[in-house]
Amino acid sequence: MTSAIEARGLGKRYLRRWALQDCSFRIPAGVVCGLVGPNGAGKSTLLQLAGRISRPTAGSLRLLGAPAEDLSGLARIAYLAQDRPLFPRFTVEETLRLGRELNPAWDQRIAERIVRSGGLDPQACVGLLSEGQRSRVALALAFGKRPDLLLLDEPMASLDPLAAHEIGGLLMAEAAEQGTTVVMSSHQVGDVAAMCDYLVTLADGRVRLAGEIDALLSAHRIVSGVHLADGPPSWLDAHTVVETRTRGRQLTALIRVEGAIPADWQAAEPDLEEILLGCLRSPGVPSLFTATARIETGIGNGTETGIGNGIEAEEDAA
Ligand SMILES: Nc1ncnc2c1ncn2[C@@H]1O[C@H](COP(=O)(O)OP(=O)(O)OP(=O)(O)O)[C@@H](O)[C@H]1O
Repeated sequence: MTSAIEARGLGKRYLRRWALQDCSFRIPAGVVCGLVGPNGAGKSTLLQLAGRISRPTAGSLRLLGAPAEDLSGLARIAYLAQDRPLFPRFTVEETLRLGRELNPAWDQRIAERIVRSGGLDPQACVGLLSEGQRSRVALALAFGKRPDLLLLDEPMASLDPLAAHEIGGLLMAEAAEQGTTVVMSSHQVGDVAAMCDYLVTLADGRVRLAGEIDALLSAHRIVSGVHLADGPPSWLDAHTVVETRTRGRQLTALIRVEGAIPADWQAAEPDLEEILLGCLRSPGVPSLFTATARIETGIGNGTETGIGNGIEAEEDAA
């Protein structure tokens, strides 16, 4: 399996604070990966490291099979920063011309299509555009580069719903037709569920969930049933319990299935939002990696568990 991103013990410290710590994971080539987590979790920091805007304080990072320090592959990676840095005095047309002159694989057709479908005047000055319009120009630059790895920091944040839908469609089409790997941070779980097939969740600078969204979903169940005794039922001990809720005699739990579920309990597959919220509300629950996301390093993310392809649970790898 080819990796688009491979992090081993990756860390980034700003002054005394670690924005990312002990991150070890893999994102396979060709996926559309959502990067999610609370404010300050380290999403932009990770994208900046992958975009070669900053350097790691610890660990190593490989991009498209080469060490991140190797700048020869720069043309294969496009990074869209959260603040959309563009030359404000350039017109839209001049901005695209700059993209064309700087990038050997430049695709004028796709860049123009993105700009045109937003109704932008090619002669408009970038500095006078609205935030959403500037986002569109920045996206046109990123797509026009025709990268193998597209790193997008909250690409939909300032786009109207119609524009977000159009750009989302373009993202998925690029990934499908060109094999482009897309890594996009987002706070919109609906966008991630609709567009992404892979997920990396960060919290407090560490990876909490990583892998194919389908596999992460099917590893979990929401179980509910009547429970009369104090405390959770003993059968739950066979599973990793993410969180529980009791209402009267009804107990509901989000679990990672590791054993049998009694027939008199209802079990349903949760949606992505339920897993994310449960995982983020329960920082003590081990991180979860699917087989394709997991990297053996000897440096861990604290306690971890794995799913798929013979990956076994691992305790305290740190
Ligand atoms: N240049 C910097 N100097 C100092 N601290 C920084 C810098 N950039 C980020 N940080 C800190 O690193 C941590 C992670 O920030 P980061 O921007 O990566 O989070 P994020 O997940 O992208 O958040 P958000 O969802 O709010 O955009 C935060 O505590 C932040 O204050």
